[in-house]
Order: sequence, then C-alpha cells, then structure tokens
Amino acid sequence: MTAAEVLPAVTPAGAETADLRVAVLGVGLMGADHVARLSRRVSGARVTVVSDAATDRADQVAAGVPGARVVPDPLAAIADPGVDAVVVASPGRFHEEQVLACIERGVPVLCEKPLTMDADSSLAVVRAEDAYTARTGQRLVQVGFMRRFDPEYAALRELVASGGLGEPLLVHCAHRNPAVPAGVTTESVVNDSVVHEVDVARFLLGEEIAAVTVLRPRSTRRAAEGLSDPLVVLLETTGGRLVDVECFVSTGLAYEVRTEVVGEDGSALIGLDPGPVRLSAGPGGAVRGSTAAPGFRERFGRAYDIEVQRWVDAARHGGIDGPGAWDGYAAQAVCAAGVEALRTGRRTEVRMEPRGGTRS
Ligand SMILES: NC(=O)C1=CN([C@@H]2O[C@H](COP(=O)(O)OP(=O)(O)OC[C@H]3O[C@@H](n4cnc5c(N)ncnc54)[C@H](O)[C@@H]3O)[C@@H](O)[C@H]2O)C=CC1
Ligand SMILES: O=C1[C@@H](O)[C@H](O)[C@@H](O)[C@H](O)[C@H]1O
Repeated sequence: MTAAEVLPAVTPAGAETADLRVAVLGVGLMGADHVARLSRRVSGARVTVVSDAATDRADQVAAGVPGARVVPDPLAAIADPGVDAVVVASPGRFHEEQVLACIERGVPVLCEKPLTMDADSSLAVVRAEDAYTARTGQRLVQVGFMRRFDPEYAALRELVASGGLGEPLLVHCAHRNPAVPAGVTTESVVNDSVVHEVDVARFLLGEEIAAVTVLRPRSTRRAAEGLSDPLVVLLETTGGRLVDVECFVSTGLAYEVRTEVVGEDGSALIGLDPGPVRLSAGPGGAVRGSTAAPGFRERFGRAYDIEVQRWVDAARHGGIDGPGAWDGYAAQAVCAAGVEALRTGRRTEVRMEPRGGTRS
C-alpha cells in the first residue's frame, strides 16, 4: 500500500465523524511508524500529542505532523484534554503505569506488546479494565499482537475454525530474525519474540497454553556472548495439542516467520516467500536467492496498518477490535513459564488465574 492510499473505515453512516485525537507515547521505531500510519494511511484519527523521554526525538516527530504538540511527561499526555485515545509504544517496563493511567482516565489505549513485563502486573491491568467495564460496559485496552491482522494469519485461522483441516493437532512455527540489538538476552527473546508465537497459537487454536518446555540446541556462531540462539520452545495446549516454535534471532539472513497447522484431515502453511526459498549468506553478508522480508516492519507492514485502522474505528465507538488485556495477560503468563523452563530446563506448567471478570 502506498502512503497516499487510505484504508477504508468501517464507521457506519451517521456515526460520530470527528477524528479520534491520539497521543503516541514513545516515538522510537514502532511509535514513529504508528505516528506515520495514523497521519498518512489510517482514516478517522490524527496525532495531536507526542511524548518521548528523548525530547529531541519527540520534537522531530511532532514537527512532521501538522497540529501535533510535544508533551514530555507521558502521564500528562494521557491526561491532556486534547487527547481521546492513546498508543503506547514506550519500552515494555513503562506499559503498566501508562495503561493503568489510560484506564483511570477512561481513554482507549492500543498498547504495543508486551502488555506489561510480568503476569501479575498484566493481571492487575485486566482487573482494572474489568472494573471499568463493569461500570460503563466498554472495553479500553487492546494489545499490539499485530499478526492477528495479517491477511495470511487471518485466512489460516478461518481455515482452522471452519474445520477445513479437520481437528488441529500440531502447529509448527519458525520465527527468525536476521539480528537483534545488543543487550538482548535469552530471557528477553522469550518475552519479546516467542511471545508472538504464543499469541498466534492461542489465536489459531482458540485455547490456552498449559505447559512450556524450552530446549537449547547448539548456538550459532553469530549469537552474542551469553545468548542461547536458536531456541526450541514446546507449548502444550489445554486441549492436548502441541505447538513447536523455532526461535532463531541472529540468522544473519532475513526475517522469516512461518506457521504450519497440521490437522487430522490436512495441513496449511503460511509465510513462504514468493521467490526461491533457499537463504544463504553471500559476500559481505548479503542475502542471496530470496525475496524474504528484511524485517518485521516490511513483513507485517500491512498487518500494522489494518490493526491500527480497526483500533481507531472501534475506539471511536467506545470499544476495541482485536486482542485485549486478557490476551496480553495470557501471553505474559506463558512467557513467565517459558522463562522458568529456560532457567530450570524442565517442563513448566503455566499458572493463570481463572478468566472471570466482566468479559464474555
Ligand atoms: N508488534 C511488534 O512487532 C513490535 C513491537 N515492539 C514493541 O514496541 C515497543 C517499543 O519498541 P521499539 O519502538 O522497538 O523501541 P525503541 O527503543 O525504538 O523506542 C522506544 C521509545 O520510547 C522512548 N521512551 C523511553 N521511556 C519512555 C517513557 N517512560 N514514556 C514514553 N516514551 C519513552 C524512548 O526514548 C524511545 O524513543 C516495545 O514494547 C516493543 O516490545 C517492538 C518491535 C516490534
Ligand atoms: O516484536 C518484535 C520484536 O520486538 C522482536 O524482537 C522480533 O523478534 C519480533 O519479530 C517483532 O515482531
């Protein structure tokens, strides 16, 4: 999609037509992308406030958006009367405070993954939103698991849900990054990368993850000091299905995300590149023989656009349209078990509170 194209809004005729005034908290890689898509590719919204601990970055991003102001304090940005909704794209350790402040003020929030840094704090967000929903009937929190909006993942889920593969039995996932920033640890790979596969498994199979095992095969020579890379993660679902995840974040090649569902009556695979599928390192580290995407922004660009458009459309009508706080909590609970499994080398059961609350 070109920058000039605008995704179709689903706003019904006669409904509220004023643009949603959005504050974006954190305008690094993801936040700056979200500002650009809200300003140029998504309809029904405009960015009015930008907030970032790095004020020079905030100034630079706001300068490119007519009508946007910088409010350096993120909590002041959430409280700003010129803000109807918030996108949280700050580092994960700030999400809990910022999302809770949005619930407190009663503004819709699209929070990048992870919802928070651990299961307990994610559950606190679930409970706070439940209390708000009990009073108002409205949901406020959507979590940025963008793969649910990717046309290939949506089609795969439809196929599984319609029984097109028979009873699903196994899911095979590969998640490969060419490289990760310095400082990434094996634990953070579970929390930042494997977390997407956890959400995909729950999305495709419609059931929770009951136990996690993490295997550490021999690491690539490209892995940073102390990083176990690749990992193989086994997720057992409550219905007895098995999901295996290869997570390999320093391949030196391209961004490859593949998912295959194997059912009693068939299998389906997504994420294959249209061109030749062999990847190999060429001279100077160049990737040869493939049309694979270089990174997640390219592979999932369309998914991010659809995610944000649907969130805007829903937020303008007082709701969400995508994974919510419970999905964020469930993913954190599974990742917590994954980190424990990594530490102990043992199969670890996922500890989750009963769903309860006000949601269906
Ligand atoms: N859905 C997806 O595929 C992806 C999601 N993410 C998530 O997006 C979030 C942001 O990640 P990146 O953009 O890659 O990080 P980044 O480091 O590029 O950007 C974060 C920005 O937040 C700013 N910041 C720091 N403290 C802040 C605070 N208290 N309030 C507001 N802003 C603050 C930083 O100065 C920086 O500009 C993370 O939660 C990350 O996990 C990141 C990459 C892909
Ligand atoms: O969320 C993301 C990053 O944080 C993570 O580091 C990558 O592995 C994922 O592919 C990307 O979608």
